[in-house]
Amino acid sequence: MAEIILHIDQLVKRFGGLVATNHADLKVERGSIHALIGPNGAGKTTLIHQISGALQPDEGAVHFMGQNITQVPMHQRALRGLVRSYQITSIFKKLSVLDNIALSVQARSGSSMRFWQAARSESGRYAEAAAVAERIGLGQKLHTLSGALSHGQQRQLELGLALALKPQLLLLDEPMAGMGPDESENMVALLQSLRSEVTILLVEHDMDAVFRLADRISTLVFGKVIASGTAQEIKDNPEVKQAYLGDEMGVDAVAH
Ligand SMILES: Nc1ncnc2c1ncn2[C@@H]1O[C@H](COP(=O)(O)OP(=O)(O)OP(=O)(O)O)[C@@H](O)[C@H]1O
Repeated sequence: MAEIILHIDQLVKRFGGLVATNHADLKVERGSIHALIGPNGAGKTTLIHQISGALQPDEGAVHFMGQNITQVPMHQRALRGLVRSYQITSIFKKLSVLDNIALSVQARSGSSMRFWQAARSESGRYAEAAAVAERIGLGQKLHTLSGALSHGQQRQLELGLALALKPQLLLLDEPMAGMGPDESENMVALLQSLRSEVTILLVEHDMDAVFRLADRISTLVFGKVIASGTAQEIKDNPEVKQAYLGDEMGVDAVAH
């Protein structure tokens, strides 16, 4: 069995009387694309927040690469390689694509503090940023102002900002949101191309994209993971079907 890079162990998060995360268990294997699905309000975002460190759980533990990181603050999780896309830097619209990515490279290396190395590190940083831009399909847009990019390209850039942090595990919350069919197709291809480099935990409502991308899918219902398995296992699972009945995002809609 592959290494478990992320282990969510009996996590509980309450908002007043509402149990948004209810003894959730989840294991993500290194090298996989793992999707987290569930009906609206199931608690997907709340769970992602607890994994990234934006929210503290009331009970349970988050283990990352064999270490209990439940008390580790968000920025330190990112430095350890657990990166939520868009968590550290959001796009600076008035800066170029290259400058945006270079800032993210700098955030990882902390080179702003090492000003005596500035001249040398600057060229390295920009070379690395250009390589990331190429990687995300924006190699022809290095000097374009980020605000002038299309919506889909801005989402690609957001992904680039996360990749520049050299993550081991990338958390993506609805990367296809607001995209047209062509842009979604590009993003699916981009995520496919990343599978050999980084483990991905993905929350996504676009079931077609989920079924095409995910090696494993976990289904969250009322804050609890009710099933984990391959796309086919999830499509065939009666509890999952039941949970989606009446939901317009129903797995049945794409299962046939
Ligand atoms: N800060 C908060 N305070 C109170 N209740 C919250 C808070 N954040 C989320 N909730 C509630 O927790 C539940 C889970 O919400 P969450 O946003 O995690 O679900 P989700 O699965 O991501 O939903 P969606 O698919 O619609 O984005 C919902 O009932 C929501 O109203």
